[in-house]
Amino acid sequence: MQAIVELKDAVKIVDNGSDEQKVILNNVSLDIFEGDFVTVLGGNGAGKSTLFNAIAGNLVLTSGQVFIMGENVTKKTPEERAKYISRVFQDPKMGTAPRMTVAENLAVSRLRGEKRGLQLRNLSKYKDEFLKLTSRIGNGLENHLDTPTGNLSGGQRQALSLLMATSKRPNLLLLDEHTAALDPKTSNSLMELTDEIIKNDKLTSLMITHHMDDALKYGNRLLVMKDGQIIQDLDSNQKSKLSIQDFYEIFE
Ligand SMILES: Nc1ncnc2c1ncn2[C@@H]1O[C@H](COP(=O)(O)OP(=O)(O)OP(=O)(O)O)[C@@H](O)[C@H]1O
Repeated sequence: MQAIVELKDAVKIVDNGSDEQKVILNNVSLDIFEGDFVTVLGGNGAGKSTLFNAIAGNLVLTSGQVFIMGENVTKKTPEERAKYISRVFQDPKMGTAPRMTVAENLAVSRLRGEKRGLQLRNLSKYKDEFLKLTSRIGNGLENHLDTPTGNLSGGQRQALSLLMATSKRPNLLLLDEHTAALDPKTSNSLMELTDEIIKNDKLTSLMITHHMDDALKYGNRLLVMKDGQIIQDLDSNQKSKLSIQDFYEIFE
């Protein structure tokens, strides 16, 4: 099976401000395979975002290597890795351009890597496609194709970010606590949409979450991080036998 991401002995050491060094990624080796939907759990400061940053290139490793689709990207910038990766962040403001309309934002993501200027003028030709796409979500986004995204609710904006991140099938989708800023009901419906898109499009995805129930319910694999290390790597079978109580014990 093709490994989409391989981390080999990844180490990140930082200065913690008082002439001391801190290991924030501690010799992590990890293979993510095609079709994996991996949930990532861990307490505050466990190293979850550091792991994502090491994969996406926002952090230069002290030692070790990162491969994406078999290419050694260890020394590549985030921009160079962007051809493989889409990322959705916690903050609804991060994924969309606020003054552009929903349709314009979708067009930009749809035309990523193509000659945009010319084709953005023909926005109307994509309207039917965008209408169909946004109708899937069930939160009224389809009625707002001409609304600037800055005027949308947080839930609508995160759903739009997710659609944009997945409209051109990425090799790897990174979900960085993308439901954390939403109320429980909106968070649940965004999680259902996320799961549906990942299954339908057979995406490979990593998702950081603080919701233990989501980590149990979704995905085929669960990583638990602590002190910059992966302390558990559980498959569906092992995951299905775990209770919330077991999780508390793992963390302790
Ligand atoms: N550039 C940096 N310089 C110094 N310390 C850093 C840097 N980046 C991260 N850290 C530290 O590394 C540790 C891991 O941080 P990280 O953001 O990966 O944790 P996390 O698991 O994502 O936590 P949270 O759930 O709170 O977002 C923390 O102690 C953090 O303060």
